[in-house]
Amino acid sequence: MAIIELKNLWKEYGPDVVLERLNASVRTGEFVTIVGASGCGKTTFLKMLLGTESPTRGELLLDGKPIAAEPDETRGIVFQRYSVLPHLTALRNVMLAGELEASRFLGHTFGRQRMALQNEARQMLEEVGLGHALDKYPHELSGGMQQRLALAQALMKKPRILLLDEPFGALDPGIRRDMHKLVLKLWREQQLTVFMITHDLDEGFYLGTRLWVFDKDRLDPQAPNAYGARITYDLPVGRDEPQALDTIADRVDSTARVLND
Ligand SMILES: Nc1ncnc2c1ncn2[C@@H]1O[C@H](COP(=O)(O)OP(=O)(O)OP(=O)(O)O)[C@@H](O)[C@H]1O
Repeated sequence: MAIIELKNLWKEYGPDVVLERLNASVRTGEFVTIVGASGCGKTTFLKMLLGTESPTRGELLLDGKPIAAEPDETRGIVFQRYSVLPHLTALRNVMLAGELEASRFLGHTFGRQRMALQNEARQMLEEVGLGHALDKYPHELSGGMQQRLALAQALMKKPRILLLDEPFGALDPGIRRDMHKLVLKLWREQQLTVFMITHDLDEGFYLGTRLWVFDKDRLDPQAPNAYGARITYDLPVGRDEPQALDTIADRVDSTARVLND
């Protein structure tokens, strides 16, 4: 059964159409990578999956029901930067994610519950390769380590769906490769369904089981926001497809030129 369904989904801000007529169905365990020109609505789509933005038309369904209009523990998110709190250690950052969940009714966690949470947070940090950095503050961590921390934080809530908004965009190539290995390991071990935005088509082809291209199939250069982006390619990937990669890169570049003129 589909975990996520898009049924004639639209998102508009006033007269600006960001996304239009999106239709797709995603099964549990798929790894969907999303590419597209800057400004064509990728983050907006992720925000709708998270629940901080709502569709203006159509439906976005999770397990057949409209996604709640606020984030909950079924979805975890990692942004390109700044997902972690600077004044808390790595361990406290990860515990906090669990605390917010556990203390919904009480406001605090105590005694045994707190110990359990601490152990869980420790394990999660080990899992992402930060077992040696529990007491470090974010400014003491490298960019790659901060993103490992953000992943641990997102996964502490045991989400079924992991949303990644260009999580490795700011990292050096070597560190990126390590992060790719980590995210693939977590995806498999935790049986996650992943939606990941990337500006790097190669990354999209390599990491995903399915690649979506967000692009405007109607584009008025005089009024770039008159029409929204759609899913113009929906491809099974995970293998080398240089020709498709080139065609997509050309399309995305020409839309980017119009949008960013
Ligand atoms: N809250 C908002 N109010 C009005 N317009 C918005 C709002 N949020 C986003 N937009 C507009 O929606 C469009 C899509 O933005 P979005 O951030 O989703 O694009 P994107 O594809 O993720 O871009 P990038 O790759 O640069 O991150 C942009 O034109 C943006 O200005």
